[in-house]
Amino acid sequence: MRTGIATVCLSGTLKEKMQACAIAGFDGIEIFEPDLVTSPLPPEDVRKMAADLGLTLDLYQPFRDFDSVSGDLLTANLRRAEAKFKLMARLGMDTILVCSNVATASIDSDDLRAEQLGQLAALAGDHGVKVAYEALAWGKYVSDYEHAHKLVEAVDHPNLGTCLDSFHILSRNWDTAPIEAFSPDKIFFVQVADAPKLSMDVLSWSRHYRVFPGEGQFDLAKFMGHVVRAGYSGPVSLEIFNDVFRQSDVERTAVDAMRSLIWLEEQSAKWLDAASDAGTGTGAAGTPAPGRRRYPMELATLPQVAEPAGYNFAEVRAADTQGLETVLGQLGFEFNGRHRTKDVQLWSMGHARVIINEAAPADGDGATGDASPAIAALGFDVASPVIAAARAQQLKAPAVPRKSQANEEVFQGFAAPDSTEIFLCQGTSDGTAAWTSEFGEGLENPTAGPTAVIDHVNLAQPWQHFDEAVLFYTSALALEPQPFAEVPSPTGLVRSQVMATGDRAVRLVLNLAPLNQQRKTYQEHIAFAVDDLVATARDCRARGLEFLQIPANYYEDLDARFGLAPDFLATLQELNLLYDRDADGEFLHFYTATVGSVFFEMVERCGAYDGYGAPNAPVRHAVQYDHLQHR
Ligand SMILES: O=C(O)c1ccc(O)c(O)c1
Ligand SMILES: [Mg+2]
Repeated sequence: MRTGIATVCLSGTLKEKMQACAIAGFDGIEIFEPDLVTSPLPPEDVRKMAADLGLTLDLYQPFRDFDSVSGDLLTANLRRAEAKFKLMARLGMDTILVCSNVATASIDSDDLRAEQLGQLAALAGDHGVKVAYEALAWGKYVSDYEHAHKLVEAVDHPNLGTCLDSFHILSRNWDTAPIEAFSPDKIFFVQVADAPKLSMDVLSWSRHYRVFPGEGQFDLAKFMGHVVRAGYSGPVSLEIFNDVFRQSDVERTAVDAMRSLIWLEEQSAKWLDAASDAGTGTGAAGTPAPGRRRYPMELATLPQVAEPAGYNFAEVRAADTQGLETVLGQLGFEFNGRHRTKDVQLWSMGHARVIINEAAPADGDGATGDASPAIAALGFDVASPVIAAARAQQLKAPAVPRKSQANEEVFQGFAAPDSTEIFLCQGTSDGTAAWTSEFGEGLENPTAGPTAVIDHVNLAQPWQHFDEAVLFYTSALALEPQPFAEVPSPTGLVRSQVMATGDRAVRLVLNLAPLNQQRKTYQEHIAFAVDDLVATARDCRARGLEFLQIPANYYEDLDARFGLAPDFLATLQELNLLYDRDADGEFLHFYTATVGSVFFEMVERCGAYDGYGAPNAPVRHAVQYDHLQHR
């Protein structure tokens, strides 16, 4: 698959954008006209720079408001087009995107449109230019890609074809199957964009909320499957208008973009395989099984991984470990000793393992950038750490070296977008971990919570890396994004995105947290699941644990909502427990006070309850905020 990206996706000057695209590994780019117009570089220099960087210049865009106009305007539009065709010759470009008229269309006639597009195609032919006509979802008369393609067919000129843009098609819920019937010679260009499903006018949605494939909710694998089956083999190019990407670090965004295409390529091949297995297609892409037909567009595959089987460990880093040690002990964790060569401690409760890393973080490392306790790493049980690491590497995840001595288990690791280190561990069927023997005297039999596990981990995401993180965990770790929620807090709405495995053995919650202005830290937490939360809470209290104090108003509201038995309600209040219930079951949980930027949660899931006590989250945020104010 030939990869491309429009310069409008990125921040910086045209030169910076082009360099970042080359570094990220793109084959080619679309030049967004304002990027050229505002550039000090003469077109000839842009052409040379692209050649030097190994980038093809695939599409000049956009040419607006051409069709459906009166005669005077048509003359002016053809003159404007010819100027652009001449410019493209200097750039060494041969394809221009013409989008359906939004602003100046005044005559709604397909015959007239075909006539005018025919004149444009003839002029383009004289200049050796191909015109790719794209239906904007908000085009005045042409807003449907099939309509645009009918016009292209009616004109029937070798210099006029269709540009398919997944956003304009999927935002309007148009069926993508008819693409398969398009002649591949008439598909001149393909743009891909994902988006969250929002209800707003489609222009605002398109101009501000597009995201890279895998970061939104469109079925892009199906869209691409139909494109591939049509026989298209040109560039698949990202065109993402997004307010955040346009102001983020250009090289980093370009890598995020590239990852999205690598992932989409794989997903498209999988869609084709599944569709052909289901008998709805004629073959598969990528490396086809014997006898299966190849398509003109070859789709590369990635090392295949199943979703992780569970958390192997969570690692918290702190220069001063005292506070952490105290809380873990009070929660019922056992200290299992120090590592024989590294400055780390192991604490465990049942199968929940927490490593305390005594190495102070490098300046600017981690979510906090300071030496107070912070979640530094997560270990996941995977079937094959090597295969999973190879996949992550091919998805451009930065590898993190982990020093180890002979006879020690080597973890393959890579850095998540928020710089949390992700380690791939060899899982065992009984939930134990071989590496624990590298600590102290080895594991004593835990007395507390023998069945405890890590239930979920909640990581605060810097706002500019949130979408990137969703794609990262989706593509590299095979977690599935769940519908996101928004939780009110005193410092703003907290966007909360659960990433989980199908069996919920791994639940990772990404919070787009407003930065606390006073303490300049994000709060993150690790939650442990136990069988009997009330008994656990009593034990923790007996050991002196400082609970997050829940206001009495909360319990009054709880009673109003659920009509709980008075004894039970009194127990909840006495122990600062939070409660939730839905059609699937019940949820009890409590939080500890915060140490550095980390706190802990204990949960009990009853029945098939699958949530996180979301209705209680605003209470937690408000109490934690209050605490910080008065600390
Ligand atoms: O928002 C726009 O105007 C616009 C322009 C060109 C495109 O290819 C597109 O998809 C949208
Ligand atoms: Mg487009």
